[in-house]
Amino acid sequence: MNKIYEVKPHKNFKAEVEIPGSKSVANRALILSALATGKTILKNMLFSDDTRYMMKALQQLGNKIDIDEENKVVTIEGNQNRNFGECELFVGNAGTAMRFLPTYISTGKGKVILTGIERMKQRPIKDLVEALTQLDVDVNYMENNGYPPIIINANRLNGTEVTIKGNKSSQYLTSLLLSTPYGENDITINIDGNLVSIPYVNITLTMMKDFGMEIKNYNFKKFEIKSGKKYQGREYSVEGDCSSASYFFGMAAITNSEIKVNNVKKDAMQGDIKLLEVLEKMGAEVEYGENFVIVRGNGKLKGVTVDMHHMSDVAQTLAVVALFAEGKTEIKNVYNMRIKETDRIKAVYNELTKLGAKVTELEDGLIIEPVKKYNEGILIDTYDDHRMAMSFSLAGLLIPNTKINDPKCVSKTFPNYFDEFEKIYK
Ligand SMILES: O=C(O)C1=C[C@@H](OP(=O)(O)O)[C@@H](O)[C@H](O)C1
Ligand SMILES: C=C(OP(=O)(O)O)C(=O)O
Repeated sequence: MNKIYEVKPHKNFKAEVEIPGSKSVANRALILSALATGKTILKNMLFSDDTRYMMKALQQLGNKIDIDEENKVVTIEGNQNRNFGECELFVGNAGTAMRFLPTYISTGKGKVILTGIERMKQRPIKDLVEALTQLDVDVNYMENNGYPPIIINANRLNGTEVTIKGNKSSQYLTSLLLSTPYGENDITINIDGNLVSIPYVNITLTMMKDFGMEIKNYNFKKFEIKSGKKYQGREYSVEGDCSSASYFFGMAAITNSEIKVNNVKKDAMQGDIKLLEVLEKMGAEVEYGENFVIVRGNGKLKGVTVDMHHMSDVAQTLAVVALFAEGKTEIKNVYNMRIKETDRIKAVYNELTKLGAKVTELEDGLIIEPVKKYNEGILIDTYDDHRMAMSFSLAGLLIPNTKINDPKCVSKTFPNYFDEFEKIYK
């Protein structure tokens, strides 16, 4: 793929696209199957940077993984003894791998380093490290306090009670939930303060149940986990990625088009499916099928005010859609967008401003006021953030000569995004 992708303007079309498996579901499924008794066959698997890092890490940790990329199937043998020896795991910028693996590693024995790209080293991990320390895990920072890389001297998970903060990222809690059933003792997890991204914790709990594990949830304030029960290997189909689907939902809404988006469904586990409700409120039409969604735009969208605390991954999609609505859109309560692949609030502010929109950058959100005419021929910077590339591709459909810098950064979660995107011209 070229270093720059030039988007050709297009509207009033009818198209059909396929969404790959969900990164969040795939990387949870990998941890669950690595712990499970017996063999797990994962279908509709996603092959992208984030899942490849997770698979590679689990292979280095001793799991046997057979990869059949053509058929999107991965077969994994659970690893019951988890003697890891000494190794270093590199997970790029995959938050899910960096955060889910430490508790998994803590249930075994060995000396394991977890590291990633420079940006990963700026993404906090302190709340998880402090939680593991309370569970008697020997875990230390190797460079800067509070940030990866970390080193874990694992000698089984011996603690019994932990209090964790969940206001920066839900991935720390998910990490504990997925692997604490393999502690030596029963474990109680207390939540200190507010939890962000709760729908992701729900995905975790649902998937734990799918693999045979029920735990006690006291209204997301406290969880009780019994030791001794095992996940069961099984056949499992990875749900389609609703965050990846959001670009096509938004695209139909702004271009007065009809797009059938296959491999996503209304009752998906992923909270990001709820972006469809926001688009409906703005004026788009949504039709739900068995494993597809059809979105129709009708040329008249209205701006909205929306709290995206629990669906911040689709805030960038909405920010670009907002350019083409009537009236302003306010995206609220998404402070944690600043600690993702890039500072996403700043990145969106910069690029929308280059296009000529009136944008206000808030500490925890954005206000976007559309204008009658946008600047043409703008090169959009993507900050090594897949969601910048995918969401700003929508702008190019209505603003001539918009170009996307470094389009291949979509490989984090949706490597064939631009192939699917080009189906709209056929
Ligand atoms: O658990 C998960 O799979 C994820 C949780 C969210 O992160 P935070 O909990 O850090 O908001 C989300 O942004 C990320 O893309 C995936
Ligand atoms: C925030 C994201 O990823 P990560 O899993 O690295 O946190 C994302 O995919 O938008």
